[in-house]
Amino acid sequence: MTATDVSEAAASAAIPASTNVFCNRALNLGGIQAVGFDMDYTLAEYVPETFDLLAYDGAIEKLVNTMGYPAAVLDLVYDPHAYMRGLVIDKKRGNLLKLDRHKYVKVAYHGLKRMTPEERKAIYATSFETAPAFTPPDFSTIDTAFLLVDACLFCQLVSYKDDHPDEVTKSYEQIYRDVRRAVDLCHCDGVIKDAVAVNPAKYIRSDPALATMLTALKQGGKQVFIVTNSLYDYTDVVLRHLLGASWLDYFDLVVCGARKPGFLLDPYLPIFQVRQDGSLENAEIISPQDGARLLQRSRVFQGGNWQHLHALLQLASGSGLLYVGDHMYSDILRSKRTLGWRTLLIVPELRDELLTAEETRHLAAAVDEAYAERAAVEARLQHLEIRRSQLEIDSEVEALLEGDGGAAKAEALSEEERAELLERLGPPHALAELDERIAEARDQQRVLSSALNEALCRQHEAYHPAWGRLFKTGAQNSRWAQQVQEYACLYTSHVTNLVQFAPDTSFRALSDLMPHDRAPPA
Ligand SMILES: Nc1nc2c(ncn2[C@@H]2O[C@H](COP(=O)(O)O)[C@@H](O)[C@H]2O)c(=O)[nH]1
Ligand SMILES: [Mg+2]
Repeated sequence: MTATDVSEAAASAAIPASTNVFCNRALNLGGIQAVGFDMDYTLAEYVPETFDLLAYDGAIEKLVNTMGYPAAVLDLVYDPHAYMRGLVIDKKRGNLLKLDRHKYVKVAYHGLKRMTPEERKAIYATSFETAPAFTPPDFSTIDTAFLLVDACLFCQLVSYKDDHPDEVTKSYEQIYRDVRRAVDLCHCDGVIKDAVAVNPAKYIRSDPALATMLTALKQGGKQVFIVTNSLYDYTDVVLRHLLGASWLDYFDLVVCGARKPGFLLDPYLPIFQVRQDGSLENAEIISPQDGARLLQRSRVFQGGNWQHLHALLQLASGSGLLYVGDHMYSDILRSKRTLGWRTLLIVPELRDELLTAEETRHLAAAVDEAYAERAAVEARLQHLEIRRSQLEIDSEVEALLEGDGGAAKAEALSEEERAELLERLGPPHALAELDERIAEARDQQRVLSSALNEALCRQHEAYHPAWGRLFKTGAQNSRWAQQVQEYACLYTSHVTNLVQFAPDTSFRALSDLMPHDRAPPA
């Protein structure tokens, strides 16, 4: 089969945007030897209404029963749609922030209370030198859907503390640490995983296209593997639900308990082979030959690092590997930056984002119109202001011509020069008239700016009442959007969208546009 140009493939198959695969950096699937998958929130899409509650309720129970929080905290209610990935937690101040691509804070909440622009700017829009970097340890980014529970609980407890300062005396930062610890424990002590094991269908969305997609990749000559932080017993629960009892047959290699991002960074992490009975055996993998020998015994490993993986896959270079994951930092940023792996980011939110864009075209048109109207007034204002400064200069010349020594200056001008100057100067009231027109234009500019803001707010609220569009802040790309652009070679709403593309597809990036590329021709 010859390489398929994805733009042609997409056009001919009329792939809807909500299931398309988008390309930031050109990628030829034909040159990819191994395709690897993260499991949780990549192969397995969880149902937030049920799955998140396991962590939320479990964490609340720990906060009240073992961490000293008041019993009233048990009455808090989880809202699975209140927060979104890409938001940043300011642990010390008890705030949640949405940043644009310049790290300018565009939306901020203190606990559950939206901050006014004045409050927000007083903290975050200070000088360049004092502006926060929004990095750990004081800040934490919601890089994965698992952390939405932390965000919700943290904001609720911050508000609870503000309303009941005598009941919760801990600092916001300590509250954050307690929430993190409580949720973390739920991932380890069975509160989440035992419940999923009992009834996986309640927590994990089934997708019949998954088996088709994995089979197509294998038939297309790819090695197909998993690197997940989940341990083998839980991986077995999830994949048995998604792919049936013979799920292992879909993969050439499975690495569980990978401890990403450590797996991608630390060359000393040891690897173990998981025997058929689930017990672990130390594995020595130095060369590809070691990898081939071990793979004959079992395809399942635990721990290790990328060097083991490359040896097991007989991979000469990281650029022959495509890794598909949901975690912006652990799956995408680190693997691309450190190892040169090619990356596909799973963004389930993209589906709704695109559908809302479709449904709210009229709001987008209103924003465009508001921009155009304001731009026209601003162009007029600029013209008037230039004219005014010109007139001011001319008035000075006029004063010179008429004042002391003016006669001498005037005499120095030729007849023609003098006539031309006087004509340019206009009537004596020209400056005052211009000032009036400038003031009028400034009023219009103010009115149109607030109309534009309202149009932008209406548009954003259609996506999310509190945080707006995931990929935008105002008219700028959000910090999240910028990270997607920078670190994900490809991105799509769901892993099985890959099924629409042949294994030798060439994904091509759209041409980059600078602002001057968008300017109308001179
Ligand atoms: N100990 C913790 N484990 C966590 C937490 N959040 C998620 N997880 C677990 O990680 C894996 C994710 O697997 P992957 O396939 O996406 O690599 C899964 O088992 C989660 O339960 C946490 O806060 N603490
Ligand atoms: Mg994951």
